[in-house]
Amino acid sequence: MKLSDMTLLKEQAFIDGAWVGADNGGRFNVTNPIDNSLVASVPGMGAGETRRAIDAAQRALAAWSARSAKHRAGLLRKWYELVIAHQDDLALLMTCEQGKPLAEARGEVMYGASFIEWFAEEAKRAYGELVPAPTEDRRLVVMKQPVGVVAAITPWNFPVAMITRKAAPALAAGCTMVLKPASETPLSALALAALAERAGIPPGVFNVVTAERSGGVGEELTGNPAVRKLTFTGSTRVGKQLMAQCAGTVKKLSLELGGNAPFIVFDDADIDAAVRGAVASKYRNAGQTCVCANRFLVQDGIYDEFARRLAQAANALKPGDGRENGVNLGPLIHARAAGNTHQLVEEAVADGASVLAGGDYVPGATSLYQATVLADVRPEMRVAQEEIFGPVAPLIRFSTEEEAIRLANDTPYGLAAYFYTRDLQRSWRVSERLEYGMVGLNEGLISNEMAPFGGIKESGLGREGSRHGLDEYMELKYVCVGGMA
Ligand SMILES: NC(=O)C1=CN([C@@H]2O[C@H](COP(=O)(O)OP(=O)(O)OC[C@H]3O[C@@H](n4cnc5c(N)ncnc54)[C@H](OP(=O)(O)O)[C@@H]3O)[C@@H](O)[C@H]2O)C=CC1
Ligand SMILES: O=C(O)[C@H](O)CS(=O)(=O)O
Repeated sequence: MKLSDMTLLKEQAFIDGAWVGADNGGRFNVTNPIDNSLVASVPGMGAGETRRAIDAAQRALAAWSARSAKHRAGLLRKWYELVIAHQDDLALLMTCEQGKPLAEARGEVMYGASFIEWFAEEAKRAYGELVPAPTEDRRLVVMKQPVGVVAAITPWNFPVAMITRKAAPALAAGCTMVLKPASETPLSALALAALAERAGIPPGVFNVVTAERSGGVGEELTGNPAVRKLTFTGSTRVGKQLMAQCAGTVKKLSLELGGNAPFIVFDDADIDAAVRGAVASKYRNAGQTCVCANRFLVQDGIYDEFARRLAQAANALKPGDGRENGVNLGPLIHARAAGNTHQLVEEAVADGASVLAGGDYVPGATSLYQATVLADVRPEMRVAQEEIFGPVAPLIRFSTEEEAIRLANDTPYGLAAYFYTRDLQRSWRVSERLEYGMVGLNEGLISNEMAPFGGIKESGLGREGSRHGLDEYMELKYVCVGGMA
């Protein structure tokens, strides 16, 4: 892999402003999902290194939180400008360790940078309150103060944006952070740390510990009392486990977990817009996003035409190595993920579903899976019940609006939902009745730094981005000033 700035390829972890290895010298490999080739190796750390990173974050906290919001905003702005300046290198690192096509990777770098830009601005708007007192002899003041040391654990599917969506508000609020990125994609995290260092963010404020699942890093991050908040993005299964581990020290939590997004197409929908939105939502990142359309609920009158057009669009996608021009469907994160996807497809077909597009691996590559459309899927099939995390679009037919809403809400998840209609009253009715944190009405791409991202039910706690995102890293302190008669 040839970067313009090879110093961004970091093979050491970043603790207290130093690039360091694991205490026992252990390392693990980072491989390219398209061919399993070796990209780099990074330290395999454990509880000891994690404890040192937490201690460093604790030591840095007082000075960092004492700086003015404007000072912190200035450093975040410099970090943002450096991320933009190194967009191509960050994108190539991402494609090599995660697999997404370069154009998508560049888009994610810009999306990730937007959170740093946004919270550099929001840092200066962490307003407190002066509350009218019930008696003349008092003054009631409400301050906003940083939570303290924050632990962050992030997934492999958005190796830049899921980190900046947490680090930017945390640092803006005056918190310090210890990050454990996914073991599949540590290079993007380490490059971000290198750019934060160049921006002048002081030692100990932003630390990156690299590790594989075992080794005690998670236990230390969730059990150490110096850590006052955990922010996690990943599967609901792991989120529940981490939530339980944090209970012992009553940590503040932000959890962005799994989803099972319904994509509802009513008879009166603009079908061209619905197909465009379906492709954008379903096949982005090869279907490996928590807000991907996971099941398509299509009304009787438009079902056949929508199915035909979606299959046509799916067949037009070009799977391959994300580094190649024209490729717009990259590999899944590993062959095991492609295997899980294929198993869901085979089960559905064996149970009566029919393949309108794709339905198999791409010949010659164990992690590449064809853009797939399945018709005649029934809601009880596993492909409609589980988060696919692959490029498969199951189509489920419905007759009435009431049935569509019932089917859409019939899941433990509540992250994102989408629906297409041109009926004004239906737009309000359905938006209000969908049990989700986010709804796309006639839109398949809803994520941006200005809107509150997050879910309800078993899709998580809290919101990221928007004017709400900073409060996740702040505590309210009420000061009652007496003797003022
Ligand atoms: N709501 C949202 O915004 C998002 C939700 N997700 C969900 O995550 C899943 C796919 O991502 P995936 O990365 O596989 O999710 P995982 O939950 O398996 O992993 C996410 C992160 O958690 C770490 N982790 C896993 N187990 C533990 C543990 N016991 N203690 C500490 N850390 C742990 C992983 O480390 P390691 O790499 O070492 O295993 C990784 O860094 C899907 O369900 C998807 O929907 C993903 C992205 C965004
Ligand atoms: O991890 C994810 O799936 C992201 O949160 C989805 S998005 O923010 O890129 O839409």
